[in-house]
Amino acid sequence: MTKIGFILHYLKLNRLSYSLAVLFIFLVNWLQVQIPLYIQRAIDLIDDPTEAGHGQLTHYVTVVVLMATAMIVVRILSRVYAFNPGRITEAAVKNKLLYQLNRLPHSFHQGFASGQLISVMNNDMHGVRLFFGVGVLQFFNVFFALSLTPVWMWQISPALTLYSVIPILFGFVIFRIGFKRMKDLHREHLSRLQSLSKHLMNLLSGIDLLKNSNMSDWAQQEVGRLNQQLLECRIKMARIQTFIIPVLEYTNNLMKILILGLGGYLLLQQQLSLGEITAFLSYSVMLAFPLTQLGRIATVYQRGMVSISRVQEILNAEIPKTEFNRLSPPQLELAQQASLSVRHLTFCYPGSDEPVLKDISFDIPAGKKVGILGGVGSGKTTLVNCLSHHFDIPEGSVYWGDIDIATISRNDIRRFMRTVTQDPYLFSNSIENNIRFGQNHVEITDADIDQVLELSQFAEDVSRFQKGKQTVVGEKGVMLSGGQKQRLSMARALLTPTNLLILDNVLSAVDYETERKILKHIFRRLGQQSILLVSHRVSALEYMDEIIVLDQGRIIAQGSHQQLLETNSYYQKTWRLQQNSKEASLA
Ligand SMILES: Nc1ncnc2c1ncn2[C@@H]1O[C@H](COP(=O)(O)OP(=O)(O)OP(=O)(O)O)[C@@H](O)[C@H]1O
Repeated sequence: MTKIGFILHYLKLNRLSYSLAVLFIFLVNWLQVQIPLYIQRAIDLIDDPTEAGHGQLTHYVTVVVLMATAMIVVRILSRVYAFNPGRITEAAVKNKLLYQLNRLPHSFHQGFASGQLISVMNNDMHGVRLFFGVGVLQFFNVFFALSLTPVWMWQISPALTLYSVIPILFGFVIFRIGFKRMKDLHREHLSRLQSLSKHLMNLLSGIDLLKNSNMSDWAQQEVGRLNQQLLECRIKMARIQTFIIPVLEYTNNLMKILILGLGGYLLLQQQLSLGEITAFLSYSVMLAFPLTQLGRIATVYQRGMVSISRVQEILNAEIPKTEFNRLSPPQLELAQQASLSVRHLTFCYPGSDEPVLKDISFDIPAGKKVGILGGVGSGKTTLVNCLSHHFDIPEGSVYWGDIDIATISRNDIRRFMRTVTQDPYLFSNSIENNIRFGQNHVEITDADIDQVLELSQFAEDVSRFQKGKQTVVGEKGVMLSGGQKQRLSMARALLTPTNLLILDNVLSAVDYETERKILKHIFRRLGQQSILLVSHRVSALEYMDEIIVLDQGRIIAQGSHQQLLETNSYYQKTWRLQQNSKEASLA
């Protein structure tokens, strides 16, 4: 969608509110220019001693009071109808952004840091709200004020109006120069906010490391440097704003001087009445507000345009077509009985020609337990991310039954397989909510929660916490040990059944005995479900139906524990070394 398309779309979305807002803004401005007309007539009647004159004067005063009261009501209504669309648009765009972010592939997130996204969600969305709310209100206010007021002035004295316009033109020239300069500064301002947010996010995520490694001074300097750049940019903007606003005010004062001088002359010449001069001055006062508002409108407009561009960077990013390729109900039904097959999978990370996975082929039949063993950097996590279609994989390399998973929506594929990653992510919420997270669509009882806590060997730890399952685990689970985090994340994964459970090194932080117990419980529950267990520990893989040995992205051996012990030297060596350290740890 183009920027104009975006603006028109949201203007259209709020068309009723905007139509009413424009109507009320017009009425406010119309009432505003009418009032001086009646004041003028009233002043010109002050000297009239007749009864009819008195009657007229009372009538004019009453009209002015009624109009002023009506203006208050109409102004309130105009603000209500003009501000609400800004808020409605902000909420709608935020929802759209979240929808889009949920569907964009991993490659998009690699180029767009979380700090930048947060800046878009806060700073840019604020810009969007101002643009569609206060921006629209001020635009029409200024438009009607600047177009109606001179017409009413013209009706009193065309000559005086023409002279009054000269300072306004001067003000417009100054405004135009400042406007051009501000445009670049707004762009710079938002990009500086983004990089500050990105850096802060990075530093705050590692705040413990910064403190423990005595890196606080370095972090402060880094943030200080970015803050200084932001400050300099803001000072430049403020300089222009503080220059433009007084110039526009000065323009208005110049206009009043002209009116008083020239108007006084015309009064002496009896070409204008005292009432007319008073009305004319009132109009010049009325022009002061829209003139000074021009600077504000420019700021809201420019900031809004830059913010819309940034929001569109996300909204216009292409969601892979496969995300819209959903399985039909019969296909979903059929897929329940399917299993996973990998066929000659070769994978390179974007921007690299060097394959990290080379010609990988294997099957995980329903109800089977398959293990993956491999050294550090051998490609285990990459393989897991390819199987769950977290990474973009070549078509024809991973199948669920006869469905090529590279060609269908990731949402559909994740109905059949669940991955638990090696870095468990926990929310700053209670233990129970961390387990229930994302499962609102199914009924989950307390007994289910207790059962998965038992299965993941976490129940005993939880019973020791003062608030049990309601213990809040802190940001990213900061209150829990590494092993507890892993077991909580396992409990979450076990809550509802799935066809294929992929566990990527998820028990590395628990001891051998706990790991054995957890796996034993999981295996007992499997039934027709299959499991892919990635581990550095041969002891964890011992009970697998089949074990795949990975080395530098290739499968170098495949078989049962016993077969590999007999045939593969790497497996034998790893087994022996781990047996020794296991005995040492138990001793
Ligand atoms: N996002 C990435 N971009 C480029 N290369 C990557 C990326 N992630 C991993 N790699 C590279 O891919 C190779 C395999 O990494 P991978 O994380 O799959 O190994 P692993 O077997 O899971 O290792 P570990 O046991 O340490 O977790 C490594 O050489 C790594 O540097």
